[in-house]
Amino acid sequence: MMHLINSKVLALLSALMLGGLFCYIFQSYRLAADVIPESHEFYLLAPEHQQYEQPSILHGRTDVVTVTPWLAPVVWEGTFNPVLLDSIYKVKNITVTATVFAVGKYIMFLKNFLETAEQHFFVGFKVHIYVFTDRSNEVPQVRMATGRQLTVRSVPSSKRWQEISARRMELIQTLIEEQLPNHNDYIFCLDVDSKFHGRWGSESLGALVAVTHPGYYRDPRSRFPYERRPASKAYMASGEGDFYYCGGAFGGLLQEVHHLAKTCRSNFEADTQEGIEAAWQEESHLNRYMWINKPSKVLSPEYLWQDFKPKNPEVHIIRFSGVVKNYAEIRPNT
Ligand SMILES: CC(=O)N[C@H]1[C@@H](OP(=O)(O)OP(=O)(O)OC[C@H]2O[C@@H](n3ccc(=O)[nH]c3=O)[C@H](O)[C@@H]2O)O[C@H](CO)[C@H](O)[C@@H]1O
Ligand SMILES: [Mn+2]
Repeated sequence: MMHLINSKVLALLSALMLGGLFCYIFQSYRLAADVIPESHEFYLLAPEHQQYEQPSILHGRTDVVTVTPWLAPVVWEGTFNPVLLDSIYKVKNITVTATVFAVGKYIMFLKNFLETAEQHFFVGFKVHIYVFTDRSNEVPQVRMATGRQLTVRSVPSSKRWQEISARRMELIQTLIEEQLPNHNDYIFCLDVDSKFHGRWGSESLGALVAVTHPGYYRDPRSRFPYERRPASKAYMASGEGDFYYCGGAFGGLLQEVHHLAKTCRSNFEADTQEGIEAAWQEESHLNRYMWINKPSKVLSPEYLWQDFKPKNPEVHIIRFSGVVKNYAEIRPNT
C-alpha cells in the first residue's frame, strides 16, 4: 500500500515538475520572442530556416474573434509569430512611414512619442517619421537607430483643435503625393498624445489598416458615435457600420492611405461648404470610409488603448496608448 502511495506521490511530483519545466521553457520562449526583434542576427534567418511552433487551424485564441466577416485578420496578441512575420517582411526591404502632428501645445507629447517609437515601433526596419508642427524649433532631439530618420514639416497653427485634427487628412494626402512616390511602401498616421508600450511591428501591415476604438469595441453599433445627420458626408444610418475605428491610428499601403486621405479631406470640405462639421471631424469621415472600403486588416484595441482605462482581460498587451491629458490646458479652444 505504502509503496503504491509513494509511487503515486512520485508520479504526481514528476508531473508537477514537468509542468513547471514546461511553463518555464514556454515563458522563456515568449520572453525570447519579445526580445528577438531587437537583434538583427535573427532577421537574417529566412522563414524556411527557422524553427517555430507548428501552426494549427484547430487551436488558438478562443476568447476573441480573429477574423472579420469579410475575412480580414483581427490582430490580437497570441495570434501571430513576431519573429516569423519580421523575417517575411524583412526580405521585402520595406520602409514604414509614420506621420505625427504636434501643433501648438501638443508639442509637449512629441518627446515621449518619439522615444517610445524607437523602442517599439518597427524595430529593425527602415522607418521614416514625419513630424508636422508649427514649432519646429521645439522638436526634441531624439537619438534614432540606423535606418530610422525624422523629417520636420512646418504647418500653420490654428485657433481650433477640430481644424488641426481634421486638416491632417489634407496634409497626409499632399505628403504622399509630393514625397512618397514609391507606392509599394506602408504608412501609419498616429496621434501624438500617445506612447508606445509594446511591440507594434510587421504584424500590423496590410493594404488598408484600421484600429478598433478601445471605448466602443464591446458596444452594439447603435451606440457608436458615428455622424448621424444625413446632411453630412460622414453619415451612417442606424444598422450600418462594422466597428467604431479610431481617428488616432490608421494606415496601410501608400496608395490606399492616399485614397483614404483624399476622400476624407474632400468629404470634410464638402461638409464645411454646407456649414456642417461631423461629430468627430475626420474620425467620422474615416469611419464612413472604412464602412464602404473594408479594411484588409483590423488591429485590436491593443494598438490604441487609453491610459485612463483599466485593461480588459482579452487585452494581453497594450502596444500604444493615449496619455491622460488636460484638454482645457492644451487645446487652443474648447
Ligand atoms: C485616440 C483617437 O482615436 N483620437 C481621436 C479623437 O480624439 P482625441 O481627443 O484623441 O484628439 P486629440 O486632441 O488628440 O487631437 C488629435 C491629434 O491632432 C493633433 N493636434 C490636435 C490639437 C492641437 O491643438 N494640436 C495638435 O497637434 C495631435 O496630433 C493630436 O494627437 O477624435 C479626434 C477627432 O477630431 C481625432 O480623430 C483623434 O485622432
Ligand atoms: Mn489624441
